[in-house]
Amino acid sequence: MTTNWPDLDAVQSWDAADPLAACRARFALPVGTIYLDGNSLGALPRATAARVADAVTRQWGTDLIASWNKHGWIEAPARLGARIAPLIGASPDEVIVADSTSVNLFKLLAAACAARPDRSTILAEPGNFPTDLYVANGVAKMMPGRSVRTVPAAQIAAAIDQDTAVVLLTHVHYKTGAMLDMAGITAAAHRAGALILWDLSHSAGAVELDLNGCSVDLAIGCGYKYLNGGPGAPAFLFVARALQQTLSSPLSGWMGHAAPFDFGDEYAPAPGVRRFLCGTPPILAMSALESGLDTFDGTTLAQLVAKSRRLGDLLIAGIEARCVRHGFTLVTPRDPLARGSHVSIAHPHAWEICQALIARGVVGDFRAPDVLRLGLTPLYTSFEDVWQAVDRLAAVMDEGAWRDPAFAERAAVT
Ligand SMILES: Cc1ncc(COP(=O)(O)O)c(C=O)c1O
Ligand SMILES: Nc1c(O)cccc1C(=O)C[C@H](N)C(=O)O
Repeated sequence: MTTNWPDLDAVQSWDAADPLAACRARFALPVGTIYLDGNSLGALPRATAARVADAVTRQWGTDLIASWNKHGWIEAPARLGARIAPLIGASPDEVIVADSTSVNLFKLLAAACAARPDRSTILAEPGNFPTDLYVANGVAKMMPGRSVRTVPAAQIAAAIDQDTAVVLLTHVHYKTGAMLDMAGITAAAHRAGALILWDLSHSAGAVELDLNGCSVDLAIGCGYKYLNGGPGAPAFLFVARALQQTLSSPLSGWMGHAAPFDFGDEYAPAPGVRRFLCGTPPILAMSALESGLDTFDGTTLAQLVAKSRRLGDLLIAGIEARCVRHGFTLVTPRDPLARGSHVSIAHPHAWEICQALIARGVVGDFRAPDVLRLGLTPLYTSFEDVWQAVDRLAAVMDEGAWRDPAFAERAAVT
């Protein structure tokens, strides 16, 4: 073993001293599974089943329609948004929970393009998570004279010019785990008079974020990854206070109206971020997301960030000490300030290796064509989880276990 790879005793002592260690008990993690996929679907919080059951049985079942007021259903989008705000460096009145990430992207991107009528380009990164590029192209198609231009992330700041309406970027890349310089790129966009929209799907709840400190205009993100809201959880969106009165939602539904219960024929947008609501909030899904947000109670963003970085350091050290000789290359930047909370490694047989690892109780995921991703959720991933995952990955490789033909079969959802 190299000196970079600690003994199991040492990492167990790190867990014992971890200020977030107690948070793990807030999750119903399956016994015998090391779950390293919270960057795709966060684990189930123990309290969620009862929370959703209460929303169904007592609130919906007994209090029926009175629940909109009595149980604060109507306030859920703003209430949950306010709870996400401290995790992303925003004010409570700048964040709202609604719709899906893709739909929120559509709303904010179309609004931002409309606010820069004399500029034609949406500037984006090639290889971004597909929905971002698909939605950007959809918005461009709807708005005459607009187009999407893709430029590699490293060149994006230099590519922003007087024709750039909006810069659309994902803060932590879904495949590589690379984290972009939010402050620097945002400043470059603003110097050229462009707006910026950040996708925080792989950031919120696990990495350092200071939207207002970076003067970010717009952001969106998922509720089902590090926020633990459950499959298909409602997503969030952020609109900087200074822009809230000037942007309009292209999906001008009644929930974004200034006075929805006046039932007037004329649309008048709500004064703040609420104008980006569209229809009736999905209360059962919101109750699960609220339970997911409860798992952050008593923690600080600084604690989450510090642990995420240490988990990543340990995982990278383990891969380099024990697995690299089997042909893996590290895809994710080694610098903790340049990566998010998952670590990706490439191997020509990444699919089979991922399946062999799952068979040994370590759940990561595969991203085509050759990437094995291992997600680190500071609330429930332990240092021992990472140590054991590396140990099992090394065993899968040392024994050639991934060569079993059973592991070659591809699933529909990866
Ligand atoms: C960067 C990014 N944006 C958006 C999404 C998803 O959008 P939606 O929740 O609308 O499917 C994901 C993952 O699914 C993602 O990784
Ligand atoms: N949203 C997902 C789904 O419905 C099925 C499978 C995976 C997902 C994901 O979230 C993928 C994820 N954003 C990724 O980074 O790959």
